Amino acid sequence: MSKTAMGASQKDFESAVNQMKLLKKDPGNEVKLKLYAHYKQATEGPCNTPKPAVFDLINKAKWDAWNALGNLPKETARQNYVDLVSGLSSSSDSSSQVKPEADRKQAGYETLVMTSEDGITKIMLNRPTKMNALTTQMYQEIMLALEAASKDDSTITVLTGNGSYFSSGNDLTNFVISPDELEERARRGAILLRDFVGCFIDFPKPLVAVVNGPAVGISVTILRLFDLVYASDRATFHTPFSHLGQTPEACSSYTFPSLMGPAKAAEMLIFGKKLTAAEACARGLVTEVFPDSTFQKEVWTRLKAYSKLPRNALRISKQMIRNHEKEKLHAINAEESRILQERWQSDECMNAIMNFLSRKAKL
Ligand SMILES: CCCC/C=C/CC(=O)SCCNC(=O)CCNC(=O)[C@H](O)C(C)(C)COP(=O)(O)OP(=O)(O)OC[C@H]1O[C@@H](n2cnc3c(N)ncnc32)[C@H](O)[C@@H]1OP(=O)(O)O
Repeated sequence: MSKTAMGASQKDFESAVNQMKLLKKDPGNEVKLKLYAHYKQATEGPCNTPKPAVFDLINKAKWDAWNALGNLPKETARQNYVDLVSGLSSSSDSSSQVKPEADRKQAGYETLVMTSEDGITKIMLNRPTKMNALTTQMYQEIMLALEAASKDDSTITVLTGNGSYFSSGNDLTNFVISPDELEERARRGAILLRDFVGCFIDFPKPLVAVVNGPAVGISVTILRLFDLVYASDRATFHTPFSHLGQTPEACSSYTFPSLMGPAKAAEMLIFGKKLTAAEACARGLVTEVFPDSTFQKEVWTRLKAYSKLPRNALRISKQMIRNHEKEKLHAINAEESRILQERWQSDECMNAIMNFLSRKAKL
């Protein structure tokens, strides 16, 4: 849809509204909120309704998005809406042709960049403007990427982040849902979490985390399931579960106490103490810390040398180290996921998410 000097016409706008109804792929909560806000602004002007109650999560998120547009002129909102829909339609057109499964696994990642060279498969989290917060789609794509990496001919698999963060953990907008959806979404979330963590427990090759910046939540707890964790000295390690009304995941309720002792684990997992990279290294969670200025160069030089070692020997040694605990880890993972399913439906958790979304709380 082309722009005119006057912006989108009413006809362009109406046609975009109709196009939205035909969209086959769910564009995700973030985009839906933006569309809603611009639609309301284009049709009614600045937000003019009372702020919904704090527990009315979905209407509160919609209201916030509309209210955030302030006095944006109706014409600009109309144009923005048309542009947003046009972007969505073209991306869904190109993905509507069914591609062979193998192709999709190689090239079809929307939230990751996956590359393979010098015997190393690199999976890079790629939502730098959102600090690589993990959406449902991202968990699913990481599982697909791990599955592909486990079968390719690389020796080592690396997970890292694009931009300033390794990852800010679970994307809290995953929780922007209406109260009547809560139970079902919590159930599905628990299955997703169990399957996601299960992929790391079972991953058959050496797995390396290149922690390029701060890590929060599940992007910290999952690290104990990696074989090497290299961190920039800019990285921090933060597990603010209690602040969020939540509980530990990724087997950390077992792996952290066994790694650093129950007292140090409690400081992180119960009280949410944020560690520096040096502290995380002293507690055994990180293998080695590098100065940020030389981090990428030093780490990749090291990994390229390791990737030339005999592939099968590396894989078998990894499995020998990990196999003792596998069954136990799967049982712990299932139990942690079950407990979180309950937590996600609690008022404590709801309030914490609302506080973040309304920008009252930041870690
Ligand atoms: C189904 C499996 C479930 C597994 C469960 C796992 C549990 C966890 O992982 S708990 C950890 C959850 N994470 C958080 O609580 C972090 C929340 N984020 C923050 O506190 C801050 O954003 C930050 C300290 C990470 C960074 O602060 P900074 O001031 O540098 O940047 P911001 O302006 O806040 O962020 C930029 C941009 O990114 C969005 N964003 C960042 N993190 C998240 C997140 N976890 N969920 C959703 N969105 C996030 C932030 O809203 C900003 O977006 P806008 O530019 O659109 O405002």
